[in-house]
Amino acid sequence: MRTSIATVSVSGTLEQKLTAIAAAGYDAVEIFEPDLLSCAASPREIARQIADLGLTCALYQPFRDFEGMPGDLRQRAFDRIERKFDVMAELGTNRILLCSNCSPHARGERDRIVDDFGALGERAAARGVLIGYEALAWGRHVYDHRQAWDIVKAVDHPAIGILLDSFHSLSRDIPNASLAEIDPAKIVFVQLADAPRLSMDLLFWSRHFRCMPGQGDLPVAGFVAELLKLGYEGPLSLEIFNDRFRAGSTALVAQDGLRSLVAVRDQAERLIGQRPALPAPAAIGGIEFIEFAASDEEAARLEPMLAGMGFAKVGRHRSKQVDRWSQGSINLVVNREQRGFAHSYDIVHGAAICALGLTVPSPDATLRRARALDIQRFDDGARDSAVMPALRGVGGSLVYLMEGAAVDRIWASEFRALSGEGDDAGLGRIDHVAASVDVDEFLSWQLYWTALFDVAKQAELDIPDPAGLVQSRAIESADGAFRVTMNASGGRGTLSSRFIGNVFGAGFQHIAFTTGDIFATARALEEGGVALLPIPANYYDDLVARFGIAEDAVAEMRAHNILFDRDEAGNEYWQIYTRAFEKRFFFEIVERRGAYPGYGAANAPIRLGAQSRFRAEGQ
Ligand SMILES: O=C(O)c1ccc(O)c(O)c1
Ligand SMILES: [Mg+2]
Repeated sequence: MRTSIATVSVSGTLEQKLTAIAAAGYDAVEIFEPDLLSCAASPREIARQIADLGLTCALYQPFRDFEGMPGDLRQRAFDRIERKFDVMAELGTNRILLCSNCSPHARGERDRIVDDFGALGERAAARGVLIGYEALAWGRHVYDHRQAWDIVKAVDHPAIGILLDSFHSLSRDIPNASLAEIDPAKIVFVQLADAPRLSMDLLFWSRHFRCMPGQGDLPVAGFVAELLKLGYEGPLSLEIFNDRFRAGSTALVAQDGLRSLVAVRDQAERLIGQRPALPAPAAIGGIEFIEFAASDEEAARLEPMLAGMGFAKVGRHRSKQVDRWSQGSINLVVNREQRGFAHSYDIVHGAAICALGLTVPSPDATLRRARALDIQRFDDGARDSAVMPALRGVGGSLVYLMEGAAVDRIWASEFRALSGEGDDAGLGRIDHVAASVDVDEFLSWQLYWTALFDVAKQAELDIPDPAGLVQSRAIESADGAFRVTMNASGGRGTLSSRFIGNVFGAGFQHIAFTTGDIFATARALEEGGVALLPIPANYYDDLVARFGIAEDAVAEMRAHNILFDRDEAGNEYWQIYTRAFEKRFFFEIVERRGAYPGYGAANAPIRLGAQSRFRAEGQ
């Protein structure tokens, strides 16, 4: 696959953009005209830079308001495009994007448009140029790739072809199957962009909210699948107009873009049963362990909290200051080593969740997929890296990969059993983990999970925190064995942002465990001396009103600070939260009754409000 990206997709000066695009590993770039016009270097100098960076210039774009112009305006359009052919010769590209006319002067008669393109074809051929006609979704007369294809077919000139852009087609719900009508030899170029489903004006949606394939809601993989079926072999190029990307890290956005291209191509190959080049997205069996980095002092304060929650210290690493705490099928690892990764993590962040251990069918295959997606492997040469390979994950934490079948063997070979006993609090398994990330990296971390693993993103939610809205999205495996929520906020005072500020960076902020009996677990935690998050009385008055729960039942819930939700189908979600450990991370206990699918979003503002009352203490 040849990969390309339009310069408008990333931030920076044109020189910075090209450098980052080359560093990310793309084959080619589309030069977006405003980037060239605002640049001090001549087109020849830009061409030299492109070549020096090992890139090629795949396309110059856009040329506007050409077809169907009356009178003088028609001649002006022809004169204008000749000047662009001159620029293209200097830039070293023979392809130009011509987007459908938006001018109020434009005439829509098909014959007239076909004649204009016939004449343009002669001029373009004389200059060795190929024209790619793109139907802008908001074009005045041509706004659908089926119209553009009808015109290109009628023009029937070797220099006139079609340019497909997934955003324009998918934003108008044009069926992907319609691409099957197009002669692949006539496809001059393909641009890809996704977008979240928003109901707004098409132009505004396109200019501000596009995102990388897989980061939005449009069926971009199906679009690519149709092109592969056709036998299209030209480049796939990203053209992403996005306010955040334009202001964000040039390198990060460029890297994410290439990752999204690799992933969407793989997904498309799988859709049409073509032999995929990459190992399949890994099916996560579960979170086998969660590792905490802590100094001796921090661990001495954390351990009573774990014990109070019913965990027992059941293992000690054979050669390291690392303990294993268990309850139900949950494993928590507390790493107090004075060297190595966890120690570095503790120095930077303080006591923190520094790694997740995931079971996958084949760690080797997952590593190969990660390499293709440019997800970094972590290998410090230590024994851990050989026993369990690790990848860099959210906020520089690690994701260890373990083969499901090898888990017992690994525990037994690495840890000596201790006869630790705990006052079991009824916790069963890890329900989910929640990360707080920088708002500029919100989409990036979603792409990380969805590109590498067999997981799907759920609808994005806006959760009101007293200090601002928090964007939240869950990513889940189909069977619920793996669930992670990503949270980010532009408000500097929200819990999510305070976490990032207080612990010097993104990371996992809370862990939710399951219980089969929320009341018994709440009592066990209280007896264990674990401070629960106090929930206000107003919340419980509302529960009576909303769900018609009896007053005495609600009084019992209130006594234990239990939160409650029930969905339309009658499935229930019962929750309690611990106070945070040293204003860093906290725990949630959940009881799902029936197949409750979410995370108690209705309760999140209550919880955030309760947590914000401890804000003065810096939580
Ligand atoms: O928003 C625009 O004007 C615009 C320009 C060029 C494109 O290729 C496109 O898809 C949109
Ligand atoms: Mg386009």
